[in-house]
Amino acid sequence: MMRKGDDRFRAVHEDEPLFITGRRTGRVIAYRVFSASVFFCICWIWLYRVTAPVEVDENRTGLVRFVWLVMLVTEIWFGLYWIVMQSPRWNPVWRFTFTDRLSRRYGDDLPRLDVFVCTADPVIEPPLMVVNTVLSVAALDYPPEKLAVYLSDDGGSELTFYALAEAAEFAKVWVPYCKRFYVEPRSPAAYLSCKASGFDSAETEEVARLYKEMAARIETAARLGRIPDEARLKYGDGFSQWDSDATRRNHGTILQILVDGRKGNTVTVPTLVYLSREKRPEHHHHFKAGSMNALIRVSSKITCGRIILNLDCDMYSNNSKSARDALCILLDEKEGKKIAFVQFPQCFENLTKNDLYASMMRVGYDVEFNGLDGNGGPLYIGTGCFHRRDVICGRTYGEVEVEEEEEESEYISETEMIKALASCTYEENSQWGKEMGVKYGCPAEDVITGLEIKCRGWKSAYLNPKKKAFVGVAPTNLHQMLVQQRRWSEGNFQVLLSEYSPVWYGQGKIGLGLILGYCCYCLWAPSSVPVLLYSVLTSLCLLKGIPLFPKVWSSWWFIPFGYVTVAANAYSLVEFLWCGGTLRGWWNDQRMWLYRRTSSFLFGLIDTIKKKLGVSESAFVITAKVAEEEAAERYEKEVMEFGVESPIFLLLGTLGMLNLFCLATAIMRLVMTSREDVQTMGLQFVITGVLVVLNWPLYEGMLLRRDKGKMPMTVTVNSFVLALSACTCVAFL
Ligand SMILES: O=c1ccn([C@@H]2O[C@H](COP(=O)(O)OP(=O)(O)O[C@H]3O[C@H](CO)[C@@H](O)[C@H](O)[C@H]3O)[C@@H](O)[C@H]2O)c(=O)[nH]1
Ligand SMILES: [Mn+2]
Repeated sequence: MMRKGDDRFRAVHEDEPLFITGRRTGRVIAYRVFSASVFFCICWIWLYRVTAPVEVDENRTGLVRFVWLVMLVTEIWFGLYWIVMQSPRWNPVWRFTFTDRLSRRYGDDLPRLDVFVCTADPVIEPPLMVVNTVLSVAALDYPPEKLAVYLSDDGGSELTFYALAEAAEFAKVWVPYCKRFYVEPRSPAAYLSCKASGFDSAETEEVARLYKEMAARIETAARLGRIPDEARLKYGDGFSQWDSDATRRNHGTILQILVDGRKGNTVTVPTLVYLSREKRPEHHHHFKAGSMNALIRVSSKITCGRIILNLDCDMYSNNSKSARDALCILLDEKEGKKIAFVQFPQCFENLTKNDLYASMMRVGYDVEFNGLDGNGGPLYIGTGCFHRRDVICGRTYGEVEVEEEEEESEYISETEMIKALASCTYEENSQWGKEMGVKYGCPAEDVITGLEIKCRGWKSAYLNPKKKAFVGVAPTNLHQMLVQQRRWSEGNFQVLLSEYSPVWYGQGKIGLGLILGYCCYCLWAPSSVPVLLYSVLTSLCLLKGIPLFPKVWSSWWFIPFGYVTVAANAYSLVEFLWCGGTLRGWWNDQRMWLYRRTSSFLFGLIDTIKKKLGVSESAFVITAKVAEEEAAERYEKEVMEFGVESPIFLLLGTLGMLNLFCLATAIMRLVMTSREDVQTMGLQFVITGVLVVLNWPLYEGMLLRRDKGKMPMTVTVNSFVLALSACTCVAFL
């Protein structure tokens, strides 16, 4: 085994980098030319809005002038936002790692790695799924004595603890089995489900049997809501930490080291720790950020890994080499020194072929994140991210790293002492949540934390290997998806308004490219307003017969509108297909683009304003990771799921109906009266028409479907009434 201290060996490979950074110059230049042409036309459109009203003024009332002004403002917004969106396309980079060099240089002498898995609710995050995640990382291709897996349970659930205890037993078989047979992926559920047709060896059969038994025990316990008595006896010192009156919002710290892999290198299973930090109703727990900080402190007294990997409970490791990939970057002697964290994309295993809800964010992860990387590094997105412990705890770039202490006695502290670190009062009058650890007070705690790290001089790196590093569960129904997006848009907008705002605080600390890169996401919430105005105004003016755009074909002014519409959409389609998407997938993506902007982002904006005014507190609505059977079937068939009564749906439904009424009226007028309309109203027909076609699944859900996933009757009726009254008002205005 090669040791770091083996100088003879190091000399040979010293200057071989552990990773390289690639660029695609040709493509980038072509893109820049293209984007300059679009920009030219955008300016042309602005010019039209400013100058054209003068020549066509005669029969315009004050109201039309006002509409025209709104169109000008929204088009200026779209243009500026488009410019912001260019930053992640201007300078993309790709990272390639050399894990073989890493192994040659360091052998098994790798830094300690602590993996933090967060869970919060045993019902919507089933314990069996959580332990599969834990097992998949426990079996990472990493020396077990250097690896530790911590499960933070914000649900404070005995079931989750029981599942983890069972998993700790099973790990003794699973981890050696994975390493011996080079199993991939190392989540037992995922691995065994692709082996379902037949097992290739007696060992596999045995492991499969043990897994099935364990899974059955955990699922039975979850179903009955009861822990078997023998387990209570066996893991007595764990269960005894639950007081009889403990609830998920009111309980003491529960800490149990289920496997202690710290002692020497004879271990086969890494350290496994269960932590449920103290929660009391009178103390704010700061959601995931709070649990991350508790984990940072608790782990510092147990294994104190120099590197921390953060995972959501559904994101299992799909590639056992990912930790080594990340280390190629973090341990690289030259370029790696500047890098604070390595982010992998958030990938999903439960997507349908055409990705109905656009959960994959294909273009985001295959284009934009590479672009951000070229400008200083991707955002920290809360999962699949390798951090340096001291950096997340506040080290500024340039300060010397305190050497890892290998002293055994340092780690072995009293459990009771460690538990105090996870108490509610520990953080009082401290810098935790501010200068130290993950930041509090923002629903996008991850984004703001990553940003602040960068403002301390660090860069980050993005790794997106072919073989997905971590895969999780995407929301399988529209409402959950829109609620998740609402939290994200709210969180990202709050980042912009926070004291760490990329625009104000980031000024001079991070480059302009990265500031703009952050703005792409931070401006989600406010971008809802112009999209909403634009779509509603074009439709309503179509209804009233007020032209808002130049005549099709017969005017010079039409050129920029035509070009921007065609070029922007064609490019977005091509980009989507490049990233491996399908045509329908792109179409679904466009629909979700619209829905997110006209509902989630608007609510995100309202939530932010309310919070700023002090009217409400932000919440963290946890995304469910399981669906009931019928709904799951519909999801498989890519049938859009409505089903719940919600203001989000009321808004979408009203807008959808409004577009439909406007288009129908305009077509009727066209058929009955002059043909001239086609030219003057051409673009409005196109825009409203596209909105109607995009909305097709919505109309189906409101009017045609009978299954449980259709739009609830009350929402349909209310949307209908609202849209009809709006149209009538406007028609008689
Ligand atoms: O009070 C809480 C709430 C949530 N979680 C955990 O946080 C993770 C993310 O929650 P989820 O409901 O799955 O949210 P997503 O929208 O999928 O999460 C993304 O967005 C969040 C910020 O909005 C980040 O925290 C996540 O890491 C990121 O994956 C899950 O493992 C939860 O168990 C907690 O530990 N405590
Ligand atoms: Mn999630």
